Amino acid sequence: MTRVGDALLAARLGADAIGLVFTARSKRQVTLAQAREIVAVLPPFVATVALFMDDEAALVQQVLDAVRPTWLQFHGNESDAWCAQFGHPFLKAIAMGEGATALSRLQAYPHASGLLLDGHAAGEAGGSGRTFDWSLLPDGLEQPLILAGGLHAGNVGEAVRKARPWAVDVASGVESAAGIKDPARLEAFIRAVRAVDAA
Ligand SMILES: O=C(O)c1ccccc1NCC(=O)[C@H](O)[C@H](O)COP(=O)(O)O
Repeated sequence: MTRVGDALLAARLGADAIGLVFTARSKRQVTLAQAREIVAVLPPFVATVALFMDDEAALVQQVLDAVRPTWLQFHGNESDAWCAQFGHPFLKAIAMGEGATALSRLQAYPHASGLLLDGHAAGEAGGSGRTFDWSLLPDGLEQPLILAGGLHAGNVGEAVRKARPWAVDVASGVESAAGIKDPARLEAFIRAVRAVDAA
């Protein structure tokens, strides 16, 4: 989320959480001031997730102090110990599509509250709009899985039925441009997720 109106709409439509990207590698990067403005207007019980990718610890701490997000989320090569140093709950994103390497990383984050399994496109940071093979997901992982990568209203039902994740995450599939949410796509996405829940 980069805009107050988009965040409020997502909350009204029933999103459990909204993401704020702080890494400079993103087309969706927000400033501390933008993030504070968004967080200030969110209704109760909508969680906020602060996203980073191989950033300096000082930036993470600055965001914790100024924005007070519910969760941190790390998208780079950060180790489990590095992510845990802040004493704040975190999610670790794993770029799928790297075969066995990605699968071995699923065991490497015992301190993470959950793992976000993301699509992967060479040279792109995140929010790539790429899916991955959902059948790659192993059974029996202890941590909750958040499914991401190339989801949209047209495929999220199938994705949830196949992967049975704890939650789903979306960026480009509900946007008209990077960081700009499309109200109709956002509504269709949340409806599609709810339709699977109800089935
Ligand atoms: O969205 C970004 O620009 C971004 C940049 C750097 C690191 C992570 C980023 N986003 C991470 C997300 O959690 C996205 O929602 C996720 O990659 C799914 O994106 P999409 O495939 O576009 O739905």
